[in-house]
Amino acid sequence: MAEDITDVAVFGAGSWGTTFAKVLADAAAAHGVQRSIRVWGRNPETIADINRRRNGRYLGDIELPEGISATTDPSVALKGAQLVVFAVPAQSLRAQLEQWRPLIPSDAVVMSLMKGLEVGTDLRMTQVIAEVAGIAPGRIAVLSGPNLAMEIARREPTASVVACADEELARRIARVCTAPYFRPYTSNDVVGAEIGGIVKNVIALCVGICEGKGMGDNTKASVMTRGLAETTRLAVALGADPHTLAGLAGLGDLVATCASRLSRNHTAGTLLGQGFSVDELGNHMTQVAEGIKSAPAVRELARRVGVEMPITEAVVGVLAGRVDVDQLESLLLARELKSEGE
Ligand SMILES: NC(=O)C1=CN([C@@H]2O[C@H](COP(=O)(O)OP(=O)(O)OC[C@H]3O[C@@H](n4cnc5c(N)ncnc54)[C@H](O)[C@@H]3O)[C@@H](O)[C@H]2O)C=CC1
Ligand SMILES: O=C(CO)COP(=O)(O)O
Repeated sequence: MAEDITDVAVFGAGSWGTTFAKVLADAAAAHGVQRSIRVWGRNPETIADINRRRNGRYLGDIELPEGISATTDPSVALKGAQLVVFAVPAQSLRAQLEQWRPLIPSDAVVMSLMKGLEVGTDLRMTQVIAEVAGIAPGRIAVLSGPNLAMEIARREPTASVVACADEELARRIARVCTAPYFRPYTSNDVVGAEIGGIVKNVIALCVGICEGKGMGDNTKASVMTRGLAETTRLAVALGADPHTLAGLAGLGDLVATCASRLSRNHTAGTLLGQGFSVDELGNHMTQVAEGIKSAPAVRELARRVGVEMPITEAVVGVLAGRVDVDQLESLLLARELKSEGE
């Protein structure tokens, strides 16, 4: 089927927004179609750099393909856009979107690349988009999976999931971002795809803490597996299909994030495990680690729907300074014995 989306706006000129713009441009070149991809960012230096086909701050010396332009003006990015992609830090989306809302073409479809839960409302990013921009859920998709930006920017093979309540729209978007190294599957399970991406950041913080404390692979595998169990419990309680959590947007992303030194959440956890405080993290890393802000919101959401999430509870305790990283082990192991399936 011929591609019908030829005009795309990408909001967020950080590592993932820029890399996804590159995926879209590489996909267009591979399919032999013309596509205009306009990246919006707030930092004029980064925007000028992208217009010189680099994003040195986030992607080092990787060259960007033709077909991508960048602007600090949201009206320029949005004019004529058929697909609008959001890749800004989760906690900044609402305020930004309130400004962008009147400029979004009424027939555009939108997609979130973000993996965070809004503090204060416990809303997923697609819910924030629906609420603030007044867009129907059938026009809002989410992309999630084991998608470390730097590896994708280097064109290393990756799979992902485009989820939308209207799976035909998910298929349309998946065609647009299918590049020789990027294979998106489709799903109609938006809740499962988003919860998988949000909670794996919290679990990666815990795995990082274990690593920072010098613990080995048994410990990390145990945290990952039980982390997936609590992620699945929450997702199912919110209406997700458990199979989604066993797939790319659940297990796949959890493995990538918990194993990779490229992950900011894993890195933040490792620093905490080494004894640095939350306030000190900013001295060591500048990029967003969504799990730090989202963890308390995940805990609130879980409590509200009556789901037990002991790893998330423990991570929230560490982040709030109530639990010392040295107490984490006994906290998690001293829980009442129960069946693995519970
Ligand atoms: N980097 C990755 O490998 C992946 C990231 N994601 C998700 O994508 C989202 C964006 O992450 P990254 O691009 O990695 O972050 P980043 O830290 O690389 O870049 C964030 C961008 O947002 C801008 N920004 C910061 N505060 C802002 C604000 N208040 N308003 C508007 N823009 C602001 C920054 O200037 C920067 O351009 C996050 O939700 C993250 O979880 C998802 C998959 C992969
Ligand atoms: O979501 C990601 C990989 O899929 C990126 O993880 P970090 O945000 O921890 O770097």
